[in-house]
Amino acid sequence: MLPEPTSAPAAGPTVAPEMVLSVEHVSKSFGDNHVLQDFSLALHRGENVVVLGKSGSGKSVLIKCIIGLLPVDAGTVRVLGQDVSALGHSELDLLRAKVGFLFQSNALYDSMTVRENLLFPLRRHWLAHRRDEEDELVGQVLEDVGLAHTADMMPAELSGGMRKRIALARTLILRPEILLYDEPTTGLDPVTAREIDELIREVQQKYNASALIISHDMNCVRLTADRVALLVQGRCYAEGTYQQLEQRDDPSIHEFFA
Ligand SMILES: Nc1ncnc2c1ncn2[C@@H]1O[C@H](COP(=O)(O)OP(=O)(O)OP(=O)(O)O)[C@@H](O)[C@H]1O
Repeated sequence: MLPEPTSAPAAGPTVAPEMVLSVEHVSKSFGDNHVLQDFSLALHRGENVVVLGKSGSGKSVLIKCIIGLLPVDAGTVRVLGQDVSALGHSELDLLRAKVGFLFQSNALYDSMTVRENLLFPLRRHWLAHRRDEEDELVGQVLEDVGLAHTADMMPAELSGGMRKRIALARTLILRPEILLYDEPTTGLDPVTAREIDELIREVQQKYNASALIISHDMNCVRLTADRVALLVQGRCYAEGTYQQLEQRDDPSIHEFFA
């Protein structure tokens, strides 16, 4: 007979979570406007990180540096192991296919049906599929965002929340490893905003995707973030879970949670 264990079994070797995106000591200025100053942040596989900052603090600039739309003045941005500033045009294009970007505006093509909008990224990246495969992909992403019946509708027939879902579906069709959300709940009523927050969580689980979310909607932060990074005066001023930061006495942190 085996002896009863007397203590908890020794823990196995801890495996560090895989980093999918890192911003390392990045600075970015426009003339005398020093927007990012030695800013650092890491995103791990399967994790949702919200960057919280006041209006004009540099959140959009940060996202643009991450996807290579703006060159950094100093520091390094690594996405899926690649140094973004070292990539040429076509390599950057390939990398962007693995990084879904949900714009604040949703940017749907009004003259195309939902189905055509969803197929656009496949065509843009020259990913050819048979008609039945396309139907399956479209059906799958529409189901994932809870809008299975909308393939033949025009964007003008959709509500703001539905447009946001379709924009997300269009990003998901490429099965991105990382999602970048730019103010995903801005302009939505509180109920619809909450549905989008829940959808962000569902996508995280279903696609095992990592997400960097920029927001100043505290409900969105609370509902979607595994970790929050505070962008203050160009730096990552503080990091932690929503609850950890909420309990800090520091006035610069507290003002976000007041
Ligand atoms: N291309 C540019 N040229 C010059 N200045 C810029 C440029 N892009 C952004 N800025 C400046 O960088 C600063 C940060 O802007 P950014 O749009 O990143 O703020 P934000 O945190 O996203 O704000 P909001 O929450 O209001 O969208 C602002 O002072 C803005 O004027």
